[in-house]
Amino acid sequence: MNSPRVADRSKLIALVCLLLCAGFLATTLISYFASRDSIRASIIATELPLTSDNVYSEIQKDLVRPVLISSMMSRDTFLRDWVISGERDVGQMTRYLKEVMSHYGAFTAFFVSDASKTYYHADGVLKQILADEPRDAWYFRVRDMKEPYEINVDPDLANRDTLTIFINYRVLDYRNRFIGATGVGLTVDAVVGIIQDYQKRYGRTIYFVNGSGDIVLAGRHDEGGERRGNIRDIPGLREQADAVLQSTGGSFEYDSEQGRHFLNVRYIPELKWRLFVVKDERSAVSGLQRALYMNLAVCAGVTLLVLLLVYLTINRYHRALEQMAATDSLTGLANRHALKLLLSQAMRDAARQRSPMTAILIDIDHFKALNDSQGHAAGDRVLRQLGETLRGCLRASDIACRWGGEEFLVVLKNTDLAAALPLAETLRQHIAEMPAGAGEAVRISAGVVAWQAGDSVETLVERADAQLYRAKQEGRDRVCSEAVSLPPSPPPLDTE
Ligand SMILES: Nc1nc2c(ncn2[C@@H]2O[C@H](COP(=O)(O)OP(=O)(O)OP(=O)(O)O)[C@@H](O)[C@H]2O)c(=O)[nH]1
Repeated sequence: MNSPRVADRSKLIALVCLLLCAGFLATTLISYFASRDSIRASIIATELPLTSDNVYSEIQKDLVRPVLISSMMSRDTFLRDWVISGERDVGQMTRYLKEVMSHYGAFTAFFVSDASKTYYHADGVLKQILADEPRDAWYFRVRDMKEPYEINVDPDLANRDTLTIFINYRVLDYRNRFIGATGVGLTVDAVVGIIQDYQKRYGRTIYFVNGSGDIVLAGRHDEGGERRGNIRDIPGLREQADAVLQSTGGSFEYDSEQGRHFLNVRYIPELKWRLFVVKDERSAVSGLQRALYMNLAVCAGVTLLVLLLVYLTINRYHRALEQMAATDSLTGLANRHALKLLLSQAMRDAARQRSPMTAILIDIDHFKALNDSQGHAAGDRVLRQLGETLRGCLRASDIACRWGGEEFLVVLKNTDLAAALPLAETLRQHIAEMPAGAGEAVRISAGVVAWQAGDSVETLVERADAQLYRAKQEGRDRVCSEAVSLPPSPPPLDTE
């Protein structure tokens, strides 16, 4: 089981970790979502409308101009006069159509007469229009329609069936009777190229949708194919299709498996189509997401570093505190509390190993007098010197502690009484040699006892104290043990 201190330390580290992670996560996510919202707002309010404006102005040039040319052709007096006067000179009509083509850069120019059902184009007569020919259905549709023109995407027979956008204008005589259809054509390839160019330039998906929601013109997908079909088939958009097709312009959002899409719609009255400009949120925020992952990685790194520093700092202070709690600050020896723990352990080891152990309780003689005559600071100095002397005379395995006041307890492991007594005597002599100041030698009395099985810390110290008391009684400056009492060995070491 973990000690309470280890549990406290783990709790503290977990708390720091939690606070750091929560703080970092909160700030990183708040800034990510704020940036994402501002990107979204900028896509909806600025980017897509701007793209739509740009595309629209180019469309004016590329698609609307042909509508105007066709409109002009339908009102052309030469063309109407030529039809009304019986379509006599085919060369005049072909010259006219050729002139329109070359002057305005159209892909094709045509006129179909209602009277003769002849299809004229720039190179001459192409064919006769037949009511039961499916490819001619467009003509009869135009003849019967109410609007002045339509835009139709069809293969062009005059140009090896190249897919072409035709602007089919109704031609009326001066009394508003239908006399034929005229207009120009653009290759779809050219228009798709234009869209492709827009897509590449603006990084968006662009396509045109007619009133029924059919995608009439589009660039290529990222996957390579052309976008086709109806907007009701686009996942996420189908639910809003009616609203989109009724609007003359506006912003829409829809979600699909690929994420969120922002759509700007603009109605182009000349074409009767709607321009769709779509931007995927995923592509817009991919840079932001990379930054988010980088931020999270940096935060994780900083968190780990801070936790490591906290762990090392706690450990250092913990060790220092433990040291302070176990050490006597004046002498640097173990204190009474630490001695009890160390001695208990030593007793268990001695009992298990059946090895001898002895304890020496040391007390400075007439220390009060020394304090009184030389001052408390001198007394402290003597206590410190005594501590150093003990450390110098003992083995690393022995235990020395300041038992209290001017009393010291020494525990000698693997040492019986016979070996301990001479050592105690040596200690007494070394202590007497310490420079105590004012020429006075420091004298000590000591009680030495052997540890006996069944001794507790208290009984062992009590027995040592009894011997110490005996040494004091017998005249101090001596070592007494339960078995023998050693008088100070002559000659005394003080230089008096
Ligand atoms: N300078 C100093 N004196 C201390 C310290 N701890 C205890 N003392 C003093 O040590 C003295 C011990 O005096 P006593 O118990 O009368 O013993 P003693 O004068 O040595 O007499 P005997 O032990 O009978 O030889 C007291 O005056 C305490 O104030 C300490 O940390 N520093």
